[in-house]
Amino acid sequence: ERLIVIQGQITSGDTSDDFDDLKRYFSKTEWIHLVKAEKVRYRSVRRNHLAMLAIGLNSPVPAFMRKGRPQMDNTAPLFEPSDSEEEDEWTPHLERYTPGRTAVNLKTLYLLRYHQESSRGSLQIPPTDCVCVSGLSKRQWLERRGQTQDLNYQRGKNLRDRTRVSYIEEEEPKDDHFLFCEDCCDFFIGKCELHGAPVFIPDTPAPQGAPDRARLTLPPGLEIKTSGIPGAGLGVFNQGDTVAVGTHYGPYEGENTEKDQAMESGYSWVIYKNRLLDDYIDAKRETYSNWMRYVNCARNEEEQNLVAFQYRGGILYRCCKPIAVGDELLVWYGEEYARDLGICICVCETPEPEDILIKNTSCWKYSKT
Ligand SMILES: C[S@@+](CC[C@H](N)C(=O)[O-])C[C@H]1O[C@@H](n2cnc3c(N)ncnc32)[C@H](O)[C@@H]1O
Repeated sequence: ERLIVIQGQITSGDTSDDFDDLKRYFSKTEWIHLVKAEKVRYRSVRRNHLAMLAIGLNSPVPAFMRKGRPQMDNTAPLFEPSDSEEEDEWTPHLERYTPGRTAVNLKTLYLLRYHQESSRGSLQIPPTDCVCVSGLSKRQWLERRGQTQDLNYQRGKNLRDRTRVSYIEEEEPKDDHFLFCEDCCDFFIGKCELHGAPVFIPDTPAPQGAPDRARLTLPPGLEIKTSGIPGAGLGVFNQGDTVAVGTHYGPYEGENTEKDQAMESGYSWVIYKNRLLDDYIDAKRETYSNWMRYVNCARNEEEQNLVAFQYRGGILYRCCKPIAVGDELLVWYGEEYARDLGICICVCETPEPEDILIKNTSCWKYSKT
């Protein structure tokens, strides 16, 4: 049993902002010498470290995060040699699925898992930003938690602060029990230490099987109308107050279906259950789904204002950019899935003749024809 905390976004590319929380660990010179792959890796290591601390595990501070560490000479890695699985998780091919904020989309999941299974011999992680992969058995995890609690006690913490002794085995946090604070760029369970409890916007209740049920479930302030994306059909728009970053919608509702059917549907998500099992949810039928089926796919990172992620066995959309009145809600499906659905996932400027060759290879532009 491995403890895997997942949450991340499959994006087509990084923006420098993705690395803002890393800059403080490096001098200017060090920073400009880091290549993107290194930044991605440092970010993953930092997140793993923070997530492990957050759940009470004893995680040594990674070398590059230590105050007063020696300056990097551009050859020495800032990681200590380690055979921990945590560091093994990163592989260059993951860079394409740049970790950021989310993702549990159907086809990318399969592609990535296939990739990993075939290259490593077993299923390891979903194609998401893997924040904490402790690699501990449940027994080890509980033992280490116990040690941490004892330490607190020795340091003279108030006895009232001590975790109550329970003879029922503690429930191990599951992969999808974590939420993400967009302000702290960190994961939390329950509520963020700094920003408090997350906001969840419930659906308007509507009976299963009602004609047009999906529309009826629309929360107040949202509206379904023709999408601003040419040819995308209907979409969901905000007609109320600005939706704040960190607002959660969902879960996504639909019918449980088989893999093959889900793969064919433009309304499906996969729900990761365990190494052997996935659930497939298809919102094709309006009578058995909710309004989230109408949310379209962003064409690029700039456009995306919602992040899809798995939480407690369901798919939620979290607002990652303020959604002003009149704005369309747009989630990122993941590159592969978007491509399979024939979605144009970049807005290309008219290329200069000499750029055509390069743009043709680097720009993901697909059409159904
Ligand atoms: C989950 S549905 C979204 C709601 C859909 N627009 C409708 O009217 O029912 C996904 C489908 O919407 C369309 N779609 C979503 N995002 C799109 C985009 N960026 N460009 C073109 N079509 C898109 C595709 O046909 C896709 O299969």
